[in-house]
Amino acid sequence: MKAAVAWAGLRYAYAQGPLLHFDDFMLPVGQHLLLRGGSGTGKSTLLALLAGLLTPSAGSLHLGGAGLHKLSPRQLDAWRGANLGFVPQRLHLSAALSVNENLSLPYVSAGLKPEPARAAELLDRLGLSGLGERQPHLLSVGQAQRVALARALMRRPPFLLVDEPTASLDDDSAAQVIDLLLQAALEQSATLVLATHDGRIADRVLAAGIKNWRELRLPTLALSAQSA
Ligand SMILES: Nc1ncnc2c1ncn2[C@@H]1O[C@H](COP(=O)(O)OP(=O)(O)OP(=O)(O)O)[C@@H](O)[C@H]1O
Repeated sequence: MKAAVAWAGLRYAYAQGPLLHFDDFMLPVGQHLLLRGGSGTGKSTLLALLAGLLTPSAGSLHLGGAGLHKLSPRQLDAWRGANLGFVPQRLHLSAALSVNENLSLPYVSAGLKPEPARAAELLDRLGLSGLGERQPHLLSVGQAQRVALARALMRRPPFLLVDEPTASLDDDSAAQVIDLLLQAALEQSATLVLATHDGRIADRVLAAGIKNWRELRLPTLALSAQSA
């Protein structure tokens, strides 16, 4: 079976923190992953490894055909730009740029021509029409979260990694965000990896009748894993 995402022997040691072990895992092409687990179990760390933002201390990590553990920083940058939409838990919108300028960044940083029509479409679908000229500091937390999601979707990446996408959202906005993620994944044939402890996400995913989801629950850290 072809893997969309797979890791083996994967470990990450924080310099001043725990050594995290991740049990071997394989997500077949065509499936999505709901990454669950209590606070501190390593969901954000695993997403950062999958995004190539952290380098594994040991083990292998594949997304599609790419072995991320083998890529140089420059190769990783190029791979990320072409393949990944990543929405981290702490958002990184550029404060000096408007919403529209933030949405054109994935193109500009890759030397491509921006697609304002795509930006307008995504803002509309996320209930943010009319906010394109705003600076991020004039947005609510929930609005900024949706802008970060729109930015991740701009270039229709084949992999979408999203960390707690609904943490600051009310029920209606959370439903809107989850539905957009599901639609985008379907339209783009993208693999979705969602890390969350928000039960609303699992409920919505199930309510949407999506069968091709795998759930991975990270175990609470064992005491032996606490030393680096
Ligand atoms: N920069 C860091 N330095 C040292 N330890 C860290 C660092 N970041 C995270 N940790 C530790 O690594 C473990 C996993 O953290 P991580 O943020 O991946 O968990 P999480 O499951 O995403 O938690 P949450 O749901 O609260 O966001 C925790 O024990 C945390 O304290």
